[in-house]
Amino acid sequence: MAPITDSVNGSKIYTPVKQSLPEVDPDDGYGAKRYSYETLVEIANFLLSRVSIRPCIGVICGSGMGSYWKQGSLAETITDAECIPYEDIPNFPVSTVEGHHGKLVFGRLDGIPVVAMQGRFHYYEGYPLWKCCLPVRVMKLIGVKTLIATNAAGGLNPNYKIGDLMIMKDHINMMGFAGNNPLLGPNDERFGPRFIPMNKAYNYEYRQIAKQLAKELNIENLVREGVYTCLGGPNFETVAELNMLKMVGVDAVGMSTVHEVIIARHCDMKVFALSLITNECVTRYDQDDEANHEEVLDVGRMRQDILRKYVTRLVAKFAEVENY
Ligand SMILES: O=P(O)(O)O[C@@H]1C[C@H](O)[C@@H](CO)O1
Ligand SMILES: Nc1nc2[nH]cnc2c(=O)[nH]1
Repeated sequence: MAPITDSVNGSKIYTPVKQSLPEVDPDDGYGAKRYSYETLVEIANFLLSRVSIRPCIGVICGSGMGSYWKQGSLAETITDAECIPYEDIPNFPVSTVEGHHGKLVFGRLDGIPVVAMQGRFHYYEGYPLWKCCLPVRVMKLIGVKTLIATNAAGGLNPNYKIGDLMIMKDHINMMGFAGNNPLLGPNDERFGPRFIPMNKAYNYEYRQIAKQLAKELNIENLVREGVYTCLGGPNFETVAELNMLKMVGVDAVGMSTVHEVIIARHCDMKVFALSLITNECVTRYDQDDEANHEEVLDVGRMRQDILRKYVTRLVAKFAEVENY
C-alpha cells in the first residue's frame, strides 16, 4: 500500500499495513469466544429433542416475576409444562440472581405454545452482553417469532407509582453509548444484517392491544407507557445519574431488556416489553429511601396475579393477530 504523505511538505506520515478481519472473533473481551451459529443450532436442537411443544411466543420473566411459574401456580398458568433447568442445557449460562430460578418452561398459555425463561442473565453477573442475549437467539432458532420481555425497574417519571406497569414504547441504550452492544463483533448474516433500524423496536400494534386489554381488565389506572433505560448494574443509581436520565426523557431504569430487544430485532422477532415499577427512584438528596432488591422481589410478588393474568391474555391476543 502507498504510504500516506503530508500534502504540504510531502514527508511520509505512515505506511498503512494491509489488514484482513479475522475469520472468527478471537476473543469477546472476556477471554471467551463468541458462540458460533452452529453452537446455537446445537442448543436449539437439544431443546427440541427434549420437549414436544413448538413455541411461537417467548416470555422473559423479570426479577421476582418468575416466581409465579413455580410449582402450584405454574400448573394453573402454563399447561402441559415441560421444564429444563439451565444447567442441563449444554453451553447455556446459569442464573445467579435471587428471583431468577434458572429454568426454561415450555408449555401453553391460554392454549398458545410458549417458552418462558424463568430467570434471565444480566451483564452484572459477569456475562458479556452477547451471552446475556443468547437465549433470545436460541428462541428464534426453535421457532419463536414474538418476544415478550418483562423486567423490574425503578420509576423515574414522578407520576409513576410502585406497582404500576409500564409498556415500553422505546429505550435509551446507555450501555451502547459507552461502546457496549450485544451485536459487537463479526456479524453472522444467518441471524440478521449488520446494521439494523431501532425506531420501530417496540411493536406498535402490540402496544395498542396491551392498552386496550388494560381497559378490559380494569387495570387501566396501573398501566403506563414510557421509555426505559438499562444501566449495567449491579449498583442502583446515584441521585445525579437519575436526574440526568430524567432530563433526557427516561421514565424507568433497570438492568436488562435493552440488549435482549436489540438481539430480537436483529433476528426479526416482534417485540413487546413491560416494566413493573418496583421502586420510586430517589432523585433528591434530602430523601431517606434507598433502593434494594428485597423491595423489588416483594413488589413482584404483590403484582404476580395481575401480571400473570395480563401476560397470559396478551399472549392469546398476540397469537390471534399473528395467526399463530
Ligand atoms: O431482570 P430484571 O431486569 O427484572 O431485574 C432488575 C434489575 C436487577 O437485576 C434487579 C434489581 O433489583 O431487578
Ligand atoms: N437500575 C435499576 N434497576 C432496577 N430494578 C428495579 N429497580 C431498579 C432501579 O431503581 N434501578
